[in-house]
Order: sequence, then structure tokens, then C-alpha cells
Amino acid sequence: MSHPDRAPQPRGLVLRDLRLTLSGRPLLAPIDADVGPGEVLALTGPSGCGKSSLLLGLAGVLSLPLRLTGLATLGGVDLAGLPAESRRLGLMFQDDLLLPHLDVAGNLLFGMPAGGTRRERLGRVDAALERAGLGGCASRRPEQLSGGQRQRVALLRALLSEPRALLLDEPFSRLDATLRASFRAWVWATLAERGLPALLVTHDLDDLPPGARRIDLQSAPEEGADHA
Ligand SMILES: Nc1ncnc2c1ncn2[C@@H]1O[C@H](COP(=O)(O)OP(=O)(O)OP(=O)(O)O)[C@@H](O)[C@H]1O
Repeated sequence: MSHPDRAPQPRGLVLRDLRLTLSGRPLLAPIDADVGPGEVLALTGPSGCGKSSLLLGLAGVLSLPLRLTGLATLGGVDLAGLPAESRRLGLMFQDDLLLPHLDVAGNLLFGMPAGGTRRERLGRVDAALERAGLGGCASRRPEQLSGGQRQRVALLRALLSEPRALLLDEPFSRLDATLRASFRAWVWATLAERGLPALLVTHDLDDLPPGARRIDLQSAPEEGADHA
């Protein structure tokens, strides 16, 4: 039954008063942001300020003494109310976390939701590998890949998992200049086409898609600094 007078749920990622603490001490100034479908919000800031921890907190896998508080909703649903495995976030961290005992195709199939025949699923894996310049790598083990190849496999795994948003931590850092430009253009086009919001941690402003907004994360002010 439809409710025409009910306000539509926001489809993107909404962050309100997010605060990151280390042993109770604030690391970052509070964060408020809206990331609409297909939009990329870049997060920049000095090394150690808390960029990766912020993404881990949103993914639900941050551990003490770090802690993330505040409100984060995706499609109107409070992420804090969902266990990590139900958040449907495509994650890609600096450590690619590929499973060493599975070949590349196995790593990609592992993250894909059930459905379709194995042949159809393998067809999607092959098409994605081809598009990422990794045709012919399907049966290689992660240890037989270069750093840049592993990075692309990890990003493909995130995309093939049919996420509702992507959290990307330095996703292009190991790619050479030529490959980097073409691969990231494909990634941004794919996100726009699928209407997926994304948070991108990067040190390189060239990684941002055209028109992307950026938050330069600021360290939290020292306690009592505003009373000086
Ligand atoms: N398990 C932990 N225990 C204690 N402190 C930690 C732990 N993990 C990270 N930290 C600290 O938390 C802070 C934030 O780390 P984080 O990795 O999120 O920073 P970052 O901005 O992503 O850094 P970089 O740009 O260098 O990757 C750092 O000061 C780091 O030393």
C-alpha cells in the first residue's frame, strides 16, 4: 500500500554530527555531510587524522580505543542499527584483504550476492576483469599479482558485491599514471550509472571526479581551546 503523503526517504548517505574519538579524546571536528546517489565526497586531511578510522566506523568494524558516534543513514536507514554484514557497503581499504587461498575469480565470486547461474556469474566476473585491464587474470592467485592489479581486483570485488554505497580508502594509489586515469574514469562512470554514493579518502586531488565536493578533515580543537 502506498502512502503518497509520506515524505520520501533520502536515497543517499547522510552524516550528522559524526565524531571520532580515541580513548575518549576527540580526533576530528564533528562531520555533517550529505552524499546523494552517484555523488562522490572526498575526505582529505593530514596523515593520522582519522580518515581510515572514519570509514571503518561507518562500515561497523572499528574497534576500541577508537569509537565513532553520531548519525549515519543510508537510504534513510540508520547504519548503527545494522550489523556490519547487513550494511551493504562496498569497502575498499588500503590493505586489499584479498583471500589468498582463492584465485581472482573466486575472490570476486565470493563477494557477489547469490542469484543467477554460475555461468552467468562467471560471465560478469570476466566482463569486469576485461574492463579493468585484467583479462586473463581470473585463475591467478592474489600472490601472483602486482600491487596495482590487486588493487583493481579489490575495487571490482566491492563493485560486484552490489553495494548501496562505496567507502574507498586510497583506491588508486598503486596504479601508474596512465592506468590510474582510465580506471578511475571507469569507476566514477560506474558509480554515476548505478546511482551509488561514495566516500573517497585520498591524498591526491587528481583522483577526484569532476565536480566532486571535498571535506578537508580538521583535527578536533584541543579541549578548552575556545575558552583561552
Ligand atoms: N588500534 C589502534 N589503537 C590505538 N590508536 C590507533 C589504532 N588504530 C589507529 N590509531 C590511531 O588513530 C589515529 C587515526 O588513524 P587513521 O588510520 O584513521 O588515520 P588516517 O587519517 O587514515 O591516516 P593515513 O592518512 O596515514 O592513512 C592515528 O593517530 C592512529 O595512530
